[in-house]
Amino acid sequence: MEKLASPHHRDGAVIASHDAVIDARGICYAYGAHRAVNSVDLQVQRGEIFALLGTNGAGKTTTLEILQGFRAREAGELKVFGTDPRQHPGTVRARTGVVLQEAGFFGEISVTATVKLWKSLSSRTDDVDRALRTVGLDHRASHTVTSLSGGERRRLDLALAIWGNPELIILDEPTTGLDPESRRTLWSVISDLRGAGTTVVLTTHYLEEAEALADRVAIMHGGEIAVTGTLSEVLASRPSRVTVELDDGYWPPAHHRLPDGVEMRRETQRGKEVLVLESTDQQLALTWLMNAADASGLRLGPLRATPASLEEVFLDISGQPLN
Ligand SMILES: Nc1ncnc2c1ncn2[C@@H]1O[C@H](COP(=O)(O)OP(=O)(O)OP(=O)(O)O)[C@@H](O)[C@H]1O
Repeated sequence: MEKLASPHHRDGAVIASHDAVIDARGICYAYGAHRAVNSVDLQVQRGEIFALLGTNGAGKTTTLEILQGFRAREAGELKVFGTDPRQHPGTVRARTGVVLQEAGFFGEISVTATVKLWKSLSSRTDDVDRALRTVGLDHRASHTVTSLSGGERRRLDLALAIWGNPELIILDEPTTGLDPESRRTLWSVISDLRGAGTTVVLTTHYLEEAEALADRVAIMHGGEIAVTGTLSEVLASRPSRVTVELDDGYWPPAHHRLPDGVEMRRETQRGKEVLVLESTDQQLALTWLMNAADASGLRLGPLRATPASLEEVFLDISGQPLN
């Protein structure tokens, strides 16, 4: 069997493989003078969950609209299932299910009637009961849409998006505004989709959503993709931290010169003085620390090595917290 090329470089840059469902290069879009999407590259591989993270106005929705062919890009190359969605919109839409930020339902008809209405409009075929079961809404089938909770309405959105088992599902903020329990229910539906081989692209304001679901993430800021890769690749793009408790507050003496690329500071954490080393090269920081302690005849106290959190990466890029 042919072995597929890995979609990733070690530095997180993506090599497009022949299994890319979405391959966007240098996508640009402006609303008048406002450049909302600036030279965006995005490759999404078949069967993965890809999360696009960003603060309000980062350009996520505009990017999704371009990917679906709803909005004409001003520059760049785009292939979805190997075709340009602007030139062959029908081909792409037949294979794609979409959940928009705000779905417009008729409130006074039942859940089943809503899905049946969708059935009559869709080019794909499916079974109403299956669609409702998949999203865990079968027990609400006879209820009106207005009687559903926010989480149940999002599940109804999802039931329409998964209608006919599309290969690609695009979800614009599928869980915004939901309580933690409803969010978790939707996460489990979304991860089941991946289990069935569906490719999922979603936008989110919730870091924990990206952490819980995504195989790969991209952080968007000011219309650009600031960083992309697997979660560990993205976290490795920022310094990790080694923290060690110190009995001797004067250690290390000045002659233990720090290597380039390692930063050191002292902090008081829970009443204890600690030394904090930060570096993208954790091994370099640890080796220096061990050697310096050995040379001083010092036994180090409790030590902790932690990668940057997604929140820190995000803050570093955007200068503001995500939510
Ligand atoms: N129809 C429009 N006309 C003018 N400007 C727009 C329009 N739609 C979006 N914008 C602007 O373009 C930028 C990107 O918007 P977009 O909706 O793509 O961001 P987003 O990351 O999806 O934000 P959010 O998380 O709030 O949905 C924002 O500055 C927004 O104000």
